[in-house]
Amino acid sequence: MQLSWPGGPLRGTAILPASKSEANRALILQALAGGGTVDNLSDANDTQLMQRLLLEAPNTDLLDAEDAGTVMRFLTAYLAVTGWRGRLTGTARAQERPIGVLVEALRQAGAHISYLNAEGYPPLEFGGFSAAADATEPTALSVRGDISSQYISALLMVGPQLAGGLRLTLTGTIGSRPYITMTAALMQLFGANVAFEGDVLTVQPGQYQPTNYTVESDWSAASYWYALVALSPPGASVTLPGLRLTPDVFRPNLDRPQPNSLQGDSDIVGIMQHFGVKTEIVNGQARLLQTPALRRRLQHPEKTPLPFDFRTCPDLAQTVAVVGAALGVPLRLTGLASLRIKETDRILALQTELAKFGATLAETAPGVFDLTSENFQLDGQTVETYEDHRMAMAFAPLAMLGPVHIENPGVVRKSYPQFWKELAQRGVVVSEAD
Ligand SMILES: O=C(O)C1=C[C@@H](OP(=O)(O)O)[C@@H](O)[C@H](O)C1
Ligand SMILES: C=C(OP(=O)(O)O)C(=O)O
Repeated sequence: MQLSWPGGPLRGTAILPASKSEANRALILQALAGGGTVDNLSDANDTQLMQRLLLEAPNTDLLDAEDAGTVMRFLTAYLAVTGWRGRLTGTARAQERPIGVLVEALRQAGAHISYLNAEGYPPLEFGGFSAAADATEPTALSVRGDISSQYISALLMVGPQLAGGLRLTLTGTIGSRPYITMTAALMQLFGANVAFEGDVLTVQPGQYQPTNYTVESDWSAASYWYALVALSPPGASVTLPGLRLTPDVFRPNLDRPQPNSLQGDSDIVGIMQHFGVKTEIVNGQARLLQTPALRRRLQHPEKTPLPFDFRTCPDLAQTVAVVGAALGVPLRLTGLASLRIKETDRILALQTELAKFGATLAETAPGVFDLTSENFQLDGQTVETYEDHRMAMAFAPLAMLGPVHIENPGVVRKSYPQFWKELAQRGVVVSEAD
């Protein structure tokens, strides 16, 4: 797919998908509660898939979580405690994404799960659940917090179903923490009692209550619009409905709106200030503005790299790396470890694709990635997307600077199926032809 920009500032309103992270939690909680409603579900494949598999589970012994990490991990815990018997599989890449930490913890809680292929990876075989129904003490589990927070969220959500509840101790450096607090917050909304103190999570046993929940727009998807505004010719302004922001924009010690969101990726508000994008609240909606003063500063970037740690918001890393490269701002990126086991090895994918534009992403010390791009060049290169929706969407904003080809653009269906249509409606020239 070829993308290009006819000129002038990017303007208008863009429709975001609803958050797949919120939706996929709310759908599991709804299933465990046995009622309630989840409104504003997106048409994203990850969300549609979760909804469909939850409905199918009682009537089948084979489920396919495709390439959806949340579906694979959350369903594993759900299917285990509901005593399901059958096989859960996924795409070839899903079979390379580890699940051993979660399976081991569920086995200790009483689940019968075995590996059909490689130890520690899907596909999985479920053979029922046999925990003592009269336990009074919480099931005490210790799990690593440094591989994927999805294991922890999965365990937490089934915690109230365990006879004595759950006491979960997290070890190692905890990654993606906001996703864990999102899980705890949604569980509370559905009537559970969860405490998160230090590295220990405690869940009381009990029954979830049928609840009505409306899913917020997706902040990870919003990040691509921030990138588009950052790279647009001067004067860009884009409104993004459905994001939660508190109205007290101009608190004395804050020069930016405080997102009041369950999503850690709302951190994009602060990050993008560094790239000349300011967020305002207008009629309760987020409005992104390219600010001339900040923009001017970017034309003479400091030689010392701007540091960003993505440990709490890994899904923003690709967006930020591409914007930094395109604007010639040197960056020091840390907290990227989990990127290696996502839809693709995102570090390798970024290194390979950024190199095509003359930018370098090099590991200069263990876990420290320096991005330099003194001679960023855009002349119609083709970006490979590695079956990763975020590779496609993170590189698309380069179209504001010149024509760019995106290979396999259909990958966006995972989280933002309308992305290309939304770009076209805002004036990006989107052509299917090569
Ligand atoms: O719980 C969630 O909804 C998610 C957690 C994160 O994964 P990790 O915890 O594996 O970093 C994130 O990257 C993913 O897109 C969604
Ligand atoms: C990592 C992602 O998804 P998941 O782990 O749910 O497949 C993502 O959407 O960037």
